[in-house]
Amino acid sequence: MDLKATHSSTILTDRTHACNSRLCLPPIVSPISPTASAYPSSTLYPTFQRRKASSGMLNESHDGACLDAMKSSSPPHIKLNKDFISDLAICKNDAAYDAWMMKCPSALSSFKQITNHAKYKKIVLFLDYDGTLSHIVDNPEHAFMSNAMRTAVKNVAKYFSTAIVSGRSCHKVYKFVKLGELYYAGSHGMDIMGPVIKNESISDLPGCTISIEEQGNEVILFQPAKEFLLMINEVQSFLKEVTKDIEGVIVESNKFCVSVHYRLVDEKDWPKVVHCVHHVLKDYPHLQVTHGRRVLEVRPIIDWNKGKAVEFLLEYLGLRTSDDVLPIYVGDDRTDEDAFKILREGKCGYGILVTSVPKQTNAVFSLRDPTEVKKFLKLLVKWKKLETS
Ligand SMILES: O=P(O)(O)OC[C@H]1O[C@H](O[C@H]2O[C@H](CO)[C@@H](O)[C@H](O)[C@H]2O)[C@H](O)[C@@H](O)[C@@H]1O
Repeated sequence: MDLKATHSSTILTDRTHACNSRLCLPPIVSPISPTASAYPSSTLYPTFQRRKASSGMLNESHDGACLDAMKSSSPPHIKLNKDFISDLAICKNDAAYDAWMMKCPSALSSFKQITNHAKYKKIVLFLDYDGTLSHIVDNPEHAFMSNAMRTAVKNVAKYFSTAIVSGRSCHKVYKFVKLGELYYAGSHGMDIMGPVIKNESISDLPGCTISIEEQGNEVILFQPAKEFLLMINEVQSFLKEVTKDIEGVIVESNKFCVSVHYRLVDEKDWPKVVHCVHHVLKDYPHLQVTHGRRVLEVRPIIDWNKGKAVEFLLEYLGLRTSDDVLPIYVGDDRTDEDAFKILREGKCGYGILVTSVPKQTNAVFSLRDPTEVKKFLKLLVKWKKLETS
């Protein structure tokens, strides 16, 4: 990876506020390895997550609950066939979206409000990848980002500290984004890497190390689920094996998580997918399943998620306790809700949900699709240029 502390380093080194609060790391469910106890528990994050059913209890009712979640998160596709869709259906959808937008207005039409609030503040941008910077496609390997989007992200990172926060592994998402000046929080925040802030001591951040990446540049590395790596690799092999006869299943490795995609699986076979995943996981009480967009994500049960990754990066940048910082998080997925929630509850920033259908969310604003995300990023640059000219 070519993670250089280039453009953004001027901003990143501009630390006006010291970190007052110490960063708290995720307590592990139980000591499964000698290194687990290296992570201190904290009063800020006192609880760890537990799998809903206890170990060995992943039975049929569990399969059913999981299936219901899959169905409810996968509204039937509206085929773009003029003969098929009635104008009435379109109007109905638009009306529902318009009504929802009253609660979660467009970040484009509310741009003035956002920038009024951002005046004299440092914006820190957190961008999800799939469905936010790239359109959702059938094959996860083909979720390329357009050059225009890459330019928009590159430009915005010249003015604001910018991080990509993704369910994909850090390495994989970097291969799509290809911008060395950004921070990357892969594996749902469990695989953090980015430019080293010069003069910055990382000794206040337990578990954070400096490493040399492929191109020979120094990077910070924070991997709170490191001790799960072997387990995750093992589970991935089992998942591949047990699902190999289900047409359409893609098992994708994301370093500290495994994604089991069912986008291309016939709906009648979804119960088989669920059953296979639960069958494998019954022997792994330290792993859990979460739901994404037509994907089941297998990940360690630790108190760490995209929201925690946002807090970690703000702390690393020396901005966590600042009053003059405005974090903005743009994402489309259920896993992004953890970050939206942190910002909403802390009243310290804005979550922007990317969606073209009404959804329950902790985000404050919305954008319809990656095209609107690009517009928003361009507007931010334009505004910042005017503000500083
Ligand atoms: O946090 P994200 O960056 O949004 O990553 C979440 C998952 O995204 C990818 O899957 C999703 O996008 C695919 C490509 O468009 C699509 O085929 C799939 O159905 C979606 O779920 C990625 O492949 C997963 O590994 C990520 O966890």
